[in-house]
Amino acid sequence: MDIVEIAKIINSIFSLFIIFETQKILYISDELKELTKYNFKEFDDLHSISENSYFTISNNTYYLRKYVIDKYDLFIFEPIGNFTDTLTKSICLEEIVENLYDGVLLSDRDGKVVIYNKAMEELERKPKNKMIGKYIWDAYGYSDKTKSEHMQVLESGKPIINKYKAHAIYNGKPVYKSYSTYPIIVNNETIGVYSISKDETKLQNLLSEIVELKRNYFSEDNKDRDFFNNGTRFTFSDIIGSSEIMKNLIKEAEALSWLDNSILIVGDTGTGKEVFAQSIHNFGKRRAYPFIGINCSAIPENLLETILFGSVKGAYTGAVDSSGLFEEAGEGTLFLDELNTMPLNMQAKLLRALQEKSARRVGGKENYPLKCRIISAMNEDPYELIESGRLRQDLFYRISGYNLYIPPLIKRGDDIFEISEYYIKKYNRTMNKNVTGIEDSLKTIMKKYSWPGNIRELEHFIENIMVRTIDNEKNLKLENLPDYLKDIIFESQKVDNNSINDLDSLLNQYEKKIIFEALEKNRWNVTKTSKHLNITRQSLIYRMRKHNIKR
Ligand SMILES: Nc1ncnc2c1ncn2[C@@H]1O[C@H](COP(=O)(O)OP(=O)(O)OP(=O)(O)O)[C@@H](O)[C@H]1O
Repeated sequence: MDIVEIAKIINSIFSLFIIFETQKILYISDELKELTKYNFKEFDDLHSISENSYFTISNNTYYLRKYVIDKYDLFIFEPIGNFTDTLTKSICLEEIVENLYDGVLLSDRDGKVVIYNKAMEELERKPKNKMIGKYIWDAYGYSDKTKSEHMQVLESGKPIINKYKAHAIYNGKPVYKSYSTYPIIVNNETIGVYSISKDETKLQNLLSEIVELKRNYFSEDNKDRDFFNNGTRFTFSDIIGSSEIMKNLIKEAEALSWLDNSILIVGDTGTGKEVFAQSIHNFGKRRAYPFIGINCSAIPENLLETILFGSVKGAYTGAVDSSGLFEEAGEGTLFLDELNTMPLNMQAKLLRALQEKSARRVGGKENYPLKCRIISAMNEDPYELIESGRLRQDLFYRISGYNLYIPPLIKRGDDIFEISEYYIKKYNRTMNKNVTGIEDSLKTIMKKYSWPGNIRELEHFIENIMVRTIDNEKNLKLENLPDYLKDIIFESQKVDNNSINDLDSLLNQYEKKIIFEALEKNRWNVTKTSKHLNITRQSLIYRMRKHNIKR
């Protein structure tokens, strides 16, 4: 077969190709001739190309494959779409990177941030303009640039794969991410470093919930275990705080421990609602039975019913015979955390079970009796929830035999430093440090900050400064606060002065004053005062607790 015959065969598969014989054009496909408008000078550079690469003909770039067959050089041109010039392509790539679900951060060989995409902004709660162009160690508040993983990868040329950390706080709760950091190596030189981060917060919350549930699952024969083996970690003696408000609250909770009524604990996120629920369980007569806690907000809506009530094999695709948490709790306590997030139809099912004191597994035919005590918790005002239609009033009455209101950290005076001391000791042990106190300027800031995430946020705060505190430093210092925490704290203190927050606190003061005056007028008779104010008795008691109003 001569080369023309071969060319014809090639032509049945590829339309753009050229064959050289020792640098002389031997054959050009008709389409390639058309494309170059018979200007074969365009191919002069082809001889110098030794392997596959890109090649531009009449302003369009093609992917060029080179094959050497005996004395012939065959070049096949593959069109690669119409975004062929590098500029258009890089614009497209930037657009793609910007819209990825994963966070992308690219720094150049000097350690300056070049790309910080939208997903990254959302994940780290930092605006792009505070990152781009900054040195990465400054952007993340490292005093020493070698602490930045990007710099470590730049230095070593080796990727750091699958790291995991909690790195910010949003609404008082930590945000978790997993990330990997890779070098970009061109001609044996690292010219940049990029990392890809995934938001793992939802998954982490779900996992913690599963771990917690697993921990709480018990076999039948452990009724006489000691109470620390009942799914709890806390007793009243673990609750730190000598403020009057906390001492009274603990006394009140201790008294409730011995009763059988359901309890509703209300308080902001991280105030210690679960700590109280466990302590109540351990102080009362049910302590030999399990304490089962479930966070209603972490469980997907369609799983909640099966998790609470159990399921029977065949009830739905994939259903297995499984007991629900009501059964697992037995004669112990079922703690329903963040009940305010429970969907209304599920609230109706829960109410029915509580009214009938019995429940049925999903797909089951028989009811089983409910013997456990219910302690629920909410981080929103139940009366507002009822008003806005997010909490069924009848369910509220069922679960709130007693109400406990846990005050936010800012209302507990110097408890904040007592609790800080506890966490300093804890992290001294785990980080092998020797911190004994907190410097005054930091204390002032801590006292002024509103702590929306309460104790949980305080722990995260102490941990973050401790990480940055050098080994022989005795005091926690303001300068060791990571930038993102500085931002959050200083921003919030700015906001504290703005009118919206002022309005909130004014309304609160006003409410307190009206209630106090009404109580005085009605000689502190709660029933009469509630009628006078046209609210329910329970609503009045709740508000008296919230504002710490006492005779
Ligand atoms: N008074 C306290 N003394 C010591 N540690 C506390 C105290 N209150 C809370 N904690 C700690 O704070 C963390 C958060 O507490 P907990 O989970 O009980 O809060 P919560 O109000 O139930 O939060 P959420 O509404 O987010 O579920 C716990 O890890 C606990 O160790």
